[in-house]
Formats: sequence, structure tokens, C-alpha cells
Amino acid sequence: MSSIACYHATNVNQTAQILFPVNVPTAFDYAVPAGLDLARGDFVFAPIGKQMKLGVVWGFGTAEPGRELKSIVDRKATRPLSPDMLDFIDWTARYNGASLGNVLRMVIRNYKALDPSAIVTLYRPSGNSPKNLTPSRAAVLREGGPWPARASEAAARAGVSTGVVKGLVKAGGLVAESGPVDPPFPEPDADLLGRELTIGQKEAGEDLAAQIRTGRFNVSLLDGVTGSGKTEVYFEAVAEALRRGKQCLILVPEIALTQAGLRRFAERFGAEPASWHSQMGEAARRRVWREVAQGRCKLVVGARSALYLPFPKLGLIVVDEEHDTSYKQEEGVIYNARDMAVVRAHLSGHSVILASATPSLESLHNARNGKFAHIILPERPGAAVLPEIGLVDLKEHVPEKGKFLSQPLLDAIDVVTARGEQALLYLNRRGYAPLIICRSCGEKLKSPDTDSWLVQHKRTGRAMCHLTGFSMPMPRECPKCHTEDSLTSVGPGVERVAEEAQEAFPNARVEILSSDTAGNPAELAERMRRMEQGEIDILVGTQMVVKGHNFPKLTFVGVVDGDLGLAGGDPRAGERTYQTLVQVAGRAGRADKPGHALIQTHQPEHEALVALAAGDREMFIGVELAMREMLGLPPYGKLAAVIFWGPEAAKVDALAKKFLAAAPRADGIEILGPSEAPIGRLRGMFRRRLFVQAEASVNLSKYMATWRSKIRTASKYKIQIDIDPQSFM
Ligand SMILES: Nc1ncnc2c1ncn2[C@@H]1O[C@H](COP(=O)(O)OP(=O)(O)OP(=O)(O)O)[C@@H](O)[C@H]1O
Ligand SMILES: [Zn+2]
Repeated sequence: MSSIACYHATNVNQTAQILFPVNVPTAFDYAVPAGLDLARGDFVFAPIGKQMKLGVVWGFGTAEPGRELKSIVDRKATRPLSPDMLDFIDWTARYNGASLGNVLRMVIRNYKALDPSAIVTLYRPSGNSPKNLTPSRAAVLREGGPWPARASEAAARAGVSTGVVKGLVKAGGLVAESGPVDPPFPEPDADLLGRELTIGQKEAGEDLAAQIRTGRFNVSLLDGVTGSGKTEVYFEAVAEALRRGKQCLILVPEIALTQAGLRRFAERFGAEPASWHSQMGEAARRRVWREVAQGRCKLVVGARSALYLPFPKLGLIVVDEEHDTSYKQEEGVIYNARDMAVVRAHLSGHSVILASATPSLESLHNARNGKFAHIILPERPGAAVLPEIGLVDLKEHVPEKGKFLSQPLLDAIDVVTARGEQALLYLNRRGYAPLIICRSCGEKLKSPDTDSWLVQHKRTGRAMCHLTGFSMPMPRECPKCHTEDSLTSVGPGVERVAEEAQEAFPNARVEILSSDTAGNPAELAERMRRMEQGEIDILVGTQMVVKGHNFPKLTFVGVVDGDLGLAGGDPRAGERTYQTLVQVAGRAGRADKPGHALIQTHQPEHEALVALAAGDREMFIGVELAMREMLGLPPYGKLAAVIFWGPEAAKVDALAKKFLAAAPRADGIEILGPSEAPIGRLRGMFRRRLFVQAEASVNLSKYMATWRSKIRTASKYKIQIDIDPQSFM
């Protein structure tokens, strides 16, 4: 901002709309100083309130006579956001009913990323051994890398002071040079030889590459059974886009973003891709953002928010596991990254690949009606075959009292472990028991400020609320009747199932995989490695085990509670259960040994479970789509949810009623509610909700925006609109 004085004379005619990355609904008008040449997407400094802020030029206009406007101060010398990126921000805000400024804030996270990388002193080994090789010097040379590194990084990795690193330069072991603190990413090589593909894989890869070559917008649904090699196949499309000088973005569910996953990219393209996720530090974020924005970083593998990185030359987005619910962001700007990926590709005119073994009904519907190209991989490569899936009726095979594994599951584990193979027991419930009850008075332990039962965790000896993270030591007496040792655990969690498995198979190596036990990424990677190499016999896991893992010796999957996902009022419950169970069963038999799966259930007649056992996906899709059509639910109709919350129940009720009364009149709209949300109280806030169902022809986003604009709320009371909700809590 050194040049404030340069533009004093104001050009009376031209104005520019500037959008700031803060919670504002639109861009504001500013006068453009004479001599300042601006384009859409430029970054500029302008006064807002008493502050000088960085904003983005959103558009232009002419000044209305007599209207006093503040003036833009200066343009920032950096690469502008591209027009299609601006359109994408605009689209995201309008479709999801979010504030435009908040969407821009998702894009611009770090102002330093707009400037070139700082130049710092970097160190690397000279190749000569230093004079006087002390143990700490040796540690630096051994553990200080990857090189080149800053003194502080190398010192931290080697566990020594920075003085040791600097001292090594004089001693001849390291050389110091100047370089960017955020180095560019290595260039991926599209033409490295990939794995030998099967004929079916090769054809699918060629179909996808042909879509890239059109150079136009198109969507492909890569619909391949578990273990069919979808990753290998979409690599062909990535390679084609890279050859054409384009950037590629691969979206994956956050918990599938593992070292093993990234290594596959590194092997195929000869360079580790940039990765992007919610846990990364500021420096890493700044580096990826800058390199992407400059068009230099060609390959990004990231969680959903990577979709809002400012790629100037995007040529392909892959949404892997496209059915996954984690693509929906439920807080702040609410959006579904899978759907927004299609929008972004449409606006920028390039390809999208949606990949899954269990595509969402929406995507299957679009493939069936020809909107998406449908590319199918019906089998696993080589000797690997799909697992047989069987149901175990728990009414018939009742587990022993206080136990949760039925005889057929125990028998199956016995057989595979005796052969030196592995078993996986799946239960999507963390902790030991989902309910803690007093035997004396029947009291259930509740979260203090939330409608949720406390879950017993035996490993930590605590009672925990999974919705808020609240926890306390397991009490010795009932908080209500004060009877000692009267609290008892009801139902199974993974810890309890692991305990039971260990009792039944005393010689087996049993381990648990859940977000509680996989504390940090290194620990998780280590457990995965042990599982891959057969150092675990029985793995008991939550949904963390479902995604993208290849365990060659795993041949049996037991689902402890197949009914878990079917309860509740979620219209997608059947679809979700079907998807999860196909995915989890699909972990079995991925290499040369065939696998099978057994699902314990009280509802063996449920259509999702019947279809699973019969291996008949078409039947299931047919039934589900027919039901959705009858009820007018997506993909045949549209749905929005409105959640109201605040600290006083009566006032939340009143707000919901006031909102309902303000509904604009329109055809093809049906309103259900308001009523108490299934989680009626969360962190002390009372929650009510209503649903709006609309015919397919209605512009529901616009309708909801009009409606929302009619109601003002007191600051502690909120109205949140969720277009196409995925969560019904
Ligand atoms: N042509 C091939 N030859 C040998 N092995 C292959 C081939 N294609 C894929 N594989 C291997 O098969 C396994 C499954 O591949 P991949 O992970 O790409 O499948 P996927 O379809 O993404 O599976 P899922 O949807 O179940 O995660 C991997 O270990 C992969 O290396
Ligand atoms: Zn009691």
C-alpha cells in the first residue's frame, strides 16, 4: 500500500463492486481512482468502516450523480481470481443460500499466499562428512531431512538446537543457500508406466480419457465394484489432463486421505501430490494455495474444501467415493462438494468423474437418464472375486446373554484365523457401551447440555458425549439414587466387541480401530501397516475401516449390527445402510483369497439387506427410486431443511412459528413442521426444524432466499437453511 498517494484524482464515471471476505451478502460500490486499471477478479485495498481491507473486484458500474462513494486505494500486484472462479463463488452462495462474502472467505484463507514465497536460508547435506562428528551433528545429518530444510525444521526433526545445524556449515557437513520457504511441488509425470491394466480397466480408462479430450464439460459416473481398480482407471484420465497442461483435483473423504493413498499417486506419477485437508498447518496451507493459484501445482488430492482452491487451469475433478456423506459441509457455508464439483466443472468447461462402488441414487438416476456417462467395472482384476454376503437372523441365532457375537460369526472367525487369514468385525459405535443405566433406579446417564446418552469408554475410564465431546470420569455411584456400583453398561461398542472376541479367541491378536484409538495419523498408519502385513488377526472397527483400504489377508467381515443405520426418520437410511455394508463387506477377499461377509440383523426381510444378500443392486435401486418418486423426494423432487436454534425453548418455538407464517405463497411447495429436531438440545441450544419439499421445477434456492429475507432474528437466535439436507438430526 505504499502507493496510496498515486491515485488522488477520482474518475467520476467508473465504479467497481468490491466483495470482501467477511460475512456480507453482496459486493459494495466504490469509486475507481483515475489511472487505476482494474479487471474482474483483481485484489484491491479499500476502506470498509475504519479499516483498510483486501477485497476482490466483483464487477463494474457507473456512478449515480450525487452519490458519495469511498474510493478504492490500490490494486494488489498478484494474480487475479479467474472469471469462472468468481462465477463459482456466486453460484455456491446463491444455490446454498450462503452469504457471498463467506464463500469468498472459504477461497481466500491466507493473505500471505498472495505474495511470492519468502526467501530464507535453507540447508542441505554437502555430501562430505564434517569435521568432529558429534552425536548431535550425526543426528542432524541422519534425521534433519527432507532437504533442503530451514535450520529450525532440521533441528526440530533431529531433536537438537538450531546452533548445531548452523555449526555444521562451518564444519563442512551442510551447505547453506537461499531459497523459497515454500518450494514448488515436483511436476507429476503423466507418462510413467502405470500398473498393467485388465482389458475392462483399459477400456474404462480410455473412455474417461476420451471425455477429457473433448475439452468440454461432461460428467462420468465410474461405477465399479469394490476392489475393481477404480483408482487405477481414473489415473488414466488424470494422466490425459496432465498431458494437456491442465491441473487436476482429486477429492477424497477426509478419513481416506492417508499416506498409503498418497503413495499410490506418487508411484503412478513419480511425485507426491499436494494434499489439502482440515488438519494442515498454516505454512502448508499457504504453500498449496499459492502454488495452485499460480497454476504451478498440477495435482492436488484433498478433502472437500480443496474444491474452493483457486485453480486457474483446472481440467479434471475426480470425486472419489462420491456417495460419501462427508462431502456435505454442515457448518458455516453449507454445501455438498460432490454437487458443487459438477457445478464448478460446468462453469469452467471441463470433466468430472464421480467414482464409487455404491453410487448415490442421485448419480445413478443421472446416469440412467443420460446426463452422466456411465462407466462400469463389473469385476475385480485377476483372481480376486467379490465376497459372498450372508445374513444371520439374530432372532434365530441368539448370542449368549450379555454377548453380541452369534455362533455363525464365531464359527467363521474360527475358520479364517485357523487358516492364518484375518477377520474384520464392523460396528459403527465408538467406546464400550452406548448406554449407561442404573440397575437400582433405571436412570440413564445423559450429557449435561445435550439430548444424548453418555457412552461408556472403558479404555479411558470415562463417560462421553459423542455429539459434543463432553466427558467425565465414570461415576462410582448413580447420580440420581446414589446407589454405589449400580451403573451397568447396555449394548455393544467396539471396545466391548473386542473384549468378547479376545475371550472367544484367547490366542488371537485383537485390535480396535476407531477415532479414539487412532489418535494421530502416525498411529493410524502404523495400525494399518500391521493389519496389511498380517500382524493383527481380528480387527474391530468403526466406519474408519470402511474406506479405501486394501488388506490382502482379510477374508472375513462380520457386521455386528446390520440394523444400526436403519432406525430413525432419515429417508436415506436404506441407501446409507446398503452403501456402508457393501463397502465394508468389500474389504474382504481383495487379493488372491476369496472372502465372505456375514451381517447380523433383526430385520432380515428389510429390502436393503435382502438385496445385499442376493447381490442384487438393481433390485434395490429400483425399489428405492420408485419409493422416492412416489414421495416426491430427491432426485424426483427437491428438499430443504430449516433449523432454528437458541437458548430459550419458548423463543425458538415462537421463531419457528413466525418463520412458518412468513412462507411465500407458491405452487408445488409443501411445508412439513416445524417440530422438535431429533436432537432437541445441543450444547444448551434448543433446536426445532421444518422441511420444505418442492416439485422439481421449483427454484427452491430462490424460494428459500426470499423467505429467509422476510425474517430478522435476535442475535442469539439462528435460522439455518440447508438445501438438499443429508443429515436429519
Ligand atoms: N490391473 C491390476 N492388476 C493388479 N492389481 C490391480 C489391478 N487393478 C487394481 N489392482 C489392485 O487392486 C486393489 C484395488 O484397487 P483400487 O483400490 O483401485 O480399487 P477400488 O475400485 O478403488 O476399490 P474400493 O472402491 O473398494 O476402494 C488395489 O490393491 C490395486 O492395486
Ligand atoms: Zn440410580
